[in-house]
Amino acid sequence: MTAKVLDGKATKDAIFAELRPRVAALAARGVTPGLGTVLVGDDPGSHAYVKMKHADSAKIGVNSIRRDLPGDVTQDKLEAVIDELNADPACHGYIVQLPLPKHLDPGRVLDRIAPAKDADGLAPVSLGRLVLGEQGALPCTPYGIIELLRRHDVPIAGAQVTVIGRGITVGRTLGLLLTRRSENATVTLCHTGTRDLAAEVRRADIVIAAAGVPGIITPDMVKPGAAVLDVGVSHVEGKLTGDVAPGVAEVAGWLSPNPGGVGPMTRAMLVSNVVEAAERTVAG
Ligand SMILES: Nc1nc2c(c(=O)[nH]1)N[C@@H](CN(C=O)c1ccc(C(=O)N[C@@H](CCC(=O)O)C(=O)O)cc1)CN2
Repeated sequence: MTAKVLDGKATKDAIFAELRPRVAALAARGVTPGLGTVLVGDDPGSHAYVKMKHADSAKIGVNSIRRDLPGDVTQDKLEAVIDELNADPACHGYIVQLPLPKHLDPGRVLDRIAPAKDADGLAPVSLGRLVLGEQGALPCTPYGIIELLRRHDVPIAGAQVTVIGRGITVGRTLGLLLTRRSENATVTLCHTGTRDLAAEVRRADIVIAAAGVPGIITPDMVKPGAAVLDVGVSHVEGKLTGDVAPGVAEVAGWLSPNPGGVGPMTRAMLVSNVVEAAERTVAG
């Protein structure tokens, strides 16, 4: 078997094609959606991600508001920037790029984001809404994973899904999304305390690998025909390396490349969240 490719770049382009008329409809009402980013320090990966987010926004006519702060910024100064974006009517949604330097408290920062402007869906109010099944911005990577599966007709309802990684940006929130009534999947969330990872992966119809351990998912662990999504990001000898080992494409039914799979989908859903936030400001 050679797996079908879950192409995140092409799917992002399809989502952007759907967003463009919505942005035009907003423009007709005098509104240009604005995406804000708050970036602290000089981590090259974070800089690259933020740059890509603004390049994506420009492609569909979303304005960029960038706040780049030095790595030694104080908690108070960072929170003042959050307050400024909360008050800025041109900024419909914004994100604080994670991770933050160690001396800063990410919980306090996320808690300060106005819920209506939480474009990442990672602030406590948004996470609470997700748990309660209420409307709100969805975290971009899990949201992107579900869109990638849905748009490639990978069956989700009733599927056995094994998620590896319990971080808030991917694994834990993905578990919440997939177990909603609208998705109806059965989820096993694996982590460093999981006794037999191979067994948990072997029985899965869908495997989401977000461990950040290069090549942790090997071909012998994958059920033939399963969908395997590689979300892991590691750098081996300077090269981006995912969690999925070579040879899995020969066993899986679907496979997301890395790069080019879930990463672009994360960016697509961020822009989508911002357009939706802008639409909410003119609704009613
Ligand atoms: N505030 C947030 N911080 C972080 C998030 C997040 O969702 N919100 N997720 C990750 C990083 N991330 C978004 O910020 C992200 C990661 C990767 C990509 C991406 O498109 N990757 C490309 C490859 C790029 C490369 O070559 O390095 C791909 O997969 O094709 C986008 C966004 C942690 N922080």
